[in-house]
Amino acid sequence: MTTSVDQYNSGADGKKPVPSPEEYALKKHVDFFDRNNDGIIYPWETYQGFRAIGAGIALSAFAAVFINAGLSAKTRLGKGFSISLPIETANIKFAKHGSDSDVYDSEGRFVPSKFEAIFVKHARTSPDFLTSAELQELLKANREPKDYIGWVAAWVEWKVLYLLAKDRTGVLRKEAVRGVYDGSLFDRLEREKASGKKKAACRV
Ligand code: HEM
Ligand SMILES: [Ca+2]
Repeated sequence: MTTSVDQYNSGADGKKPVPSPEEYALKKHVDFFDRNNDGIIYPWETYQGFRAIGAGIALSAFAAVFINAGLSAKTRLGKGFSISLPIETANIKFAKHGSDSDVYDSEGRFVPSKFEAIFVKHARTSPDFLTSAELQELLKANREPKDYIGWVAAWVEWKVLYLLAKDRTGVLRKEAVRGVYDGSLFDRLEREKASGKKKAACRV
């Protein structure tokens, strides 16, 4: 009898593959922005996703251009540049950059020990959150020499996260950071914004 990996990785009906929570963490991170669930994120979807979680018009427009222009070709595997800047979510692992926290491995899976390491190393005020200054230290510590693109990408990711997800006391809570890695934070922020709980997360 032959057994395939697919057999072990099947759902109750024996057909649908069931990804483990860790397996496609990076895909989940970006799926929120695929507003019509067709596997492709166009700039207008990045814009709408940012608006939905409380970002202002300027930041959302900047993100739509910066993210889609930066990542589109990397996810199109040999198809090259397209003027409509589509990001193919199935290939999002190819959009990884350097100078990050390594919490996503090369396959886009969530690595719990690297996540914990962020807080062991940098959460000095309290193990439950990062202050703005501690975040700055994390960014500096993650920098690989001369990886300027990675420095900018990581800076934007973490600063935008801080801007949108800091709590009332101005700190970035561990659970918020955990939620960014599987995208659940984005769903929460969208719900909060829709219910009027969170008014202006950011005016930019
Ligand atoms: C408000 C929206 C977003 C925030 C706050 C955010 C924040 C982050 C953070 C904090 C990381 C982890 C970096 C690290 O581990 O050091 C990350 C990783 C990543 N994000 Fe986002 N992100 C957002 C939207 C997006 C969008 C729209 C895309 C693409 C469609 C995207 C693509 C990625 C990729 C590819 C990585 C992996 C980087 C790597 O491991 O090298 N993100 N993001
Ligand atoms: Ca889409």
